[in-house]
Amino acid sequence: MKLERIEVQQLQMPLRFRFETSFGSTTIKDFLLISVHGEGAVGYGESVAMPTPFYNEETTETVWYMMEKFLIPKLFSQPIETPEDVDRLFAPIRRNNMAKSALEGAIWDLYSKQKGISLAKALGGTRSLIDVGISIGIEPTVGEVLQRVERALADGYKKIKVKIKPGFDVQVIQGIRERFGDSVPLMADANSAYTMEHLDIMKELDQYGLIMIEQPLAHDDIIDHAKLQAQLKTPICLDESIHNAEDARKAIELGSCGIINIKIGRVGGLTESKRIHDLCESHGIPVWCGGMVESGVGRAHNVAITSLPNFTIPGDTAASSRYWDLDIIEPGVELVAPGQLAVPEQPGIGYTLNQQAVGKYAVRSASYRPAK
Ligand SMILES: O=C(O)CCC(=O)C1=CC=C[C@@H](O)[C@@H]1C(=O)O
Ligand SMILES: [Mg+2]
Repeated sequence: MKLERIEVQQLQMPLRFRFETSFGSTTIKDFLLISVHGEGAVGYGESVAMPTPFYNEETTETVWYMMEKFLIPKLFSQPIETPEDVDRLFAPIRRNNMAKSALEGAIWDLYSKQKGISLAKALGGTRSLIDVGISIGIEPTVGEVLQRVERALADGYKKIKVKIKPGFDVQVIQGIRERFGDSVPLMADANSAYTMEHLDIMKELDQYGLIMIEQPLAHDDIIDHAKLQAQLKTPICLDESIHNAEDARKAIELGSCGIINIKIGRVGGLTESKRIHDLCESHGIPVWCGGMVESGVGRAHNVAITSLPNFTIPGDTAASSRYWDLDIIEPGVELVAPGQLAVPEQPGIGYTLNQQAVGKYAVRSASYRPAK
């Protein structure tokens, strides 16, 4: 694969709603879009790092810095035949997974375009339709969460995830169960807002038939999660604690979780996502694709990875139109049936970049070329 030019653009896209979690809230999606040009094709990737280091340690700025100083020079330093070469090339650099993933994802897209196959196919995907769920943030009142749940159920979303935090937890779940019944596929995501001191709350949540409780304890923990899991019938799902397949192996061995949320950016790219997927499959641990409020580019990558066979639980990849008045891809990622997305068959991510929309949201850009 000949890489001729890499473009990094910082985009700021207004969200259609305020998204609040236990660690903060946002109305503007501030992120980096990567375009890798080679042999007449362009591959696209998205950095899912946020402007602030509260979900993980990376930010829009650290991602840019790591790309410019280390990752892009490495990409230009030696020939690349496949996206797996990129994974090997980046391996000596510690962490900075979202920065690595944005570039690696763009190369996967470029690679599959050059081969004339869909990204899903290049990754080994087997599904042409995927079931998806929706992630509902913390709202000022339980009543407002219930309104959002009602709309999501009307759209047919196959899993309802609600964000919880101490003081806004059992009453939300109880409210949803009372209003919509026990058969709604429901889960809660705590984004590390609890400790073992909150065991009584976890035990209360355990009574509501949740599909899972996501990342209740510390972002860097798998020990207490194992202790907690032993006391709950509801499976624990790990998100923040898993950065690679080795973390997943240790968590599975310890019994820290029954389910793993794979976020491509958090684990450093599609190659590592596949590794975690395969490892979990061999241990009978189901996985699902988490969301990071992606623009259409990241969303398209999520759709492609979700087509792999062990993504048996609907992920957080809701439709573009839920988030954006105008997405940066055409067409947007939209439901083709209640709660279902189609996996594109066209080469690469299978969506075209809307350059006008990119121009509208871009606030900064830079171009990098290999030294002659
Ligand atoms: O709609 C989406 O893209 C999912 C959003 C979502 O749940 C999350 C986005 C970003 C950080 C976290 O709050 C979170 C999650 O932890 O899964
Ligand atoms: Mg989460």
